[in-house]
Amino acid sequence: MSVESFDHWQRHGRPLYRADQVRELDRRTIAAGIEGFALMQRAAAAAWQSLKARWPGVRSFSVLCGGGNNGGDGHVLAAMAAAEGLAVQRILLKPRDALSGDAGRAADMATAAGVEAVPWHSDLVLEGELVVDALLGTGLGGEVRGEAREAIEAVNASGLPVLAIDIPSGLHADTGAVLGVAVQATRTVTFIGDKLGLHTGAAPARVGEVDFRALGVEAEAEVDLVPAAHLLDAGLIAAWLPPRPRDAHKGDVGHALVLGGAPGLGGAALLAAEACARLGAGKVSLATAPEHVTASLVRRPEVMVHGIRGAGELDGLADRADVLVVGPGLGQGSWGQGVLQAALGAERPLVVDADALNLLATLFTGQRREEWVLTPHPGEAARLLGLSPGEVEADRPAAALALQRRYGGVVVLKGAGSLVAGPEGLAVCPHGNPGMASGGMGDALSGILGALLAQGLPLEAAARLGVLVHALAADMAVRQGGERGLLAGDLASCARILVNPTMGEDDAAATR
Ligand SMILES: NC(=O)C1=CN([C@@H]2O[C@H](COP(=O)(O)OP(=O)(O)OC[C@H]3O[C@@H](n4cnc5c(N)ncnc54)[C@H](O)[C@@H]3O)[C@@H](O)[C@H]2O)[C@@H](O)CC1
Ligand SMILES: Nc1ncnc2c1ncn2[C@@H]1O[C@H](COP(=O)(O)OP(=O)(O)O)[C@@H](O)[C@H]1O
Ligand SMILES: [K+]
Repeated sequence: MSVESFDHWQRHGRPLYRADQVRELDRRTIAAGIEGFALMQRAAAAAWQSLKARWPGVRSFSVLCGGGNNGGDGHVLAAMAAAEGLAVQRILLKPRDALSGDAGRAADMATAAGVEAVPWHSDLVLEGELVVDALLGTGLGGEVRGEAREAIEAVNASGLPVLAIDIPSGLHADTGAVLGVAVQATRTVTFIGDKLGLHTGAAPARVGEVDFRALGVEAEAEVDLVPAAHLLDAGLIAAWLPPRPRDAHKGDVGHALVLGGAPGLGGAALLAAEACARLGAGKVSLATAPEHVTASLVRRPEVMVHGIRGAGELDGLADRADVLVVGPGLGQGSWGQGVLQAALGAERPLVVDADALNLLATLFTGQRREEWVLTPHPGEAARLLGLSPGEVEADRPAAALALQRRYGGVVVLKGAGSLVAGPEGLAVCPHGNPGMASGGMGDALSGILGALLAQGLPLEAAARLGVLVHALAADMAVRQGGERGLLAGDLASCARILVNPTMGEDDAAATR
């Protein structure tokens, strides 16, 4: 991977950290002369600003304060809001004498400011128009225990909007998994370093809007600290897909071959081929069972459709393509096995999806290459790793990295907060929506990836960009028609707009 392309990624995408790395950022900041309590005050002030920005007319709220520094943030925020005339109630999980350091100092500050405090008990009614969750932050260790569990359940049962401080309590800052129970936030305001665990796994369903506040300390503190991941940013698109040269021809922009659609399984491969064509591959071929040829040609005459009764009829097709997409509708029977065997034998970059992944986990074990993108959903990932889907979901970043180590190349672990693991590390996609929980969405992704590879993008860049464009296209399609009923076939036209980022400017120039 070239230095230039690596720079693109550095410039596009917020760094994400694990809890231990955020603690290191805190430590470095404090070592550089900003006192811990001053940092807590900055955090609380940022949270208070975030609260007012999201709920401008609010007059009253409750703050649940845990026994650590996350609770400390809550005490200071309560004092700040009370000073501006709001009615604030603090609910304390720990008595004052159980608090130490900055958290104790914060509690004293709020008490001195006259902010009401009541100890947590299970019959407590949460007062006010919203709840601030300052129970557990990055210091959470293991499954949520004791009264914290009850308090989290009470927050969720209250039906009130929730501002989570730093991270919804109960969510693991590294993995995005729920440790037993977790707060359902409306907004999460997070400090100093954004956390990987706010963006994948159960997190997208828990965090609400994420409001990242660097607190003005990140620049120096981040030096030499390799982030755990980067958040995929829409700026990547223009960086990687500049307008085509005026004299471009179809031979310059690649030939992708989609292999799939065993007898009885036609649609998936066609969806992949269509997405591939819409994303700008110069030529798209589809090798599928003969029974699907007519329907494919009717739907997409631009695609060169070859009916094959088996891999023996591929007839050099794979050698004439620049990239192969294998898996959509492949099946695991003899047709699919033969076609996968042929694809693995071709010296071409591969996109491997669906049943091709299942075959890699069963009949074609031990495969490893550098020039492929594997796109498992959690079920397929579990088969490839010999784990259960639950084990994959419990630590998605670890699963994505383990797959990449074992199988080489680049691995896309799909699902809310899709992860891309490659030689440059992890990237996380913050876009996409539950409308994508519909058949065929993964097939569209594999076609998109094939198109980007055909156009010459390096493997890891293609994978990151493809995942991003796929999710952004789904978000665009949802803005037009809503989540329920979103179809994979709706994505291609939106994705096309996204991969032509200068189109708006060109249109404007043409009409001037
Ligand atoms: N100086 C700093 O280090 C700063 C820290 N900040 C805040 O401090 C937080 C981190 O503070 P801490 O390290 O004190 O940790 P936390 O406040 O996140 O958690 C520690 C508390 O949680 C309890 N706890 C841990 N695991 C539990 C479990 N499984 N079940 C029930 N209770 C559990 C502990 O007994 C302790 O009371 C950050 O998330 C952020 O909100 C901010 O104020 C910015 C500055
Ligand atoms: N709730 C969601 N939020 C974001 N993305 C989602 C969500 N549900 C599904 N997706 C995305 O949709 C695609 C589904 O792919 P996959 O499970 O392979 O479907 P199929 O096998 O039907 O093609 C993946 O890219 C996944 O990340
Ligand atoms: K919290």
